[in-house]
Amino acid sequence: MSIEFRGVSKRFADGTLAVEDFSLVVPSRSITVLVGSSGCGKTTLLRMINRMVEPTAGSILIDDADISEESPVALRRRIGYVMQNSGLLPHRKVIDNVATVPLLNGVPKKQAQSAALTLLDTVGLDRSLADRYPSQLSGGQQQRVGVARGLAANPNILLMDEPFGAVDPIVRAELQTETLRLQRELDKTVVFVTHDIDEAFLLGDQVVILQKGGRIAQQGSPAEILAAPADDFVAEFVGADRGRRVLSIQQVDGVDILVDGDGRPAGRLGGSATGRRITETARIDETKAGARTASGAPAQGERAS
Ligand SMILES: Nc1ncnc2c1ncn2[C@@H]1O[C@H](COP(=O)(O)OP(=O)(O)OP(=O)(O)O)[C@@H](O)[C@H]1O
Repeated sequence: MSIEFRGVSKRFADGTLAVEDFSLVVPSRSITVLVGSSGCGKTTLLRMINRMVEPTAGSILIDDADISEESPVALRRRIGYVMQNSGLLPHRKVIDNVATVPLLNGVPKKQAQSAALTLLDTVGLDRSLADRYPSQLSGGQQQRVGVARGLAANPNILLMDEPFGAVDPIVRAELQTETLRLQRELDKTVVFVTHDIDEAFLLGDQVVILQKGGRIAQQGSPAEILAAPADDFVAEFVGADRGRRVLSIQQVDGVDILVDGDGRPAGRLGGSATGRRITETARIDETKAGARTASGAPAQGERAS
């Protein structure tokens, strides 16, 4: 399912203009990442997709249908939402947290619980955790439950708001890889919010770099942005000017991942749900210090093992 923002603005009651005249097409069955620093309007944009926040101007369409004509409750039940700190209900067991939305949708309890167990498998959690309460899980496990809950109604669209912001870097890397695997397996349209450009490049088929007011500084594939940052702001944001983009390729779970000189994920090659395969040729520059920096994805011949 594709999502389209058409000239969307949001002014909150206190006068704050969080988003101004924002237009974007989120292609079906791929991951679009909204990335930008704090307060630039990412969460507001995400929440307008499921009508948790109502735009003050413009429209949002899902598969060409204006969402303002659909009831917010019905919309929210068919769009998965995963938030930071998992948003789990503390007094409900894991299995009941996962089954919440299907139960609200009228699925019989036994069926919803059996589906919830299958979802624990899907997100890589042992079924023995089903009867625990959220506080009895690690942060990473809680986030996985949050993802399982977001997927429970089998939505075509999954909104993820800084879902891995609160976990340590190692668990975070695991969860990022799992997200890529899930996207390949389940073929959802994912809109992912983060302030971390490395996470954005790793996960995004389309990356949208935002400035205050939801202004788009640049949008494109990770390779396109790395190859040609639109301006100094983008260049600084992606680190291109700091010479830290020494790119090489590592294989993770069958996916070619671009990693930078510090070993951090910097993007993804091929294997996306849209079948996109990045073939742009990298321009490998020699910096004054002698370090190699790439301003784009390495060419085929540059592939490291
Ligand atoms: N309910 C609200 N009332 C008034 N202003 C709000 C409200 N919610 C958000 N804002 C303001 O709108 C702007 C955008 O907020 P938003 O939460 O969308 O940013 P963000 O990019 O997601 O930030 P962060 O990364 O810190 O979560 C900010 O200036 C914020 O203070």
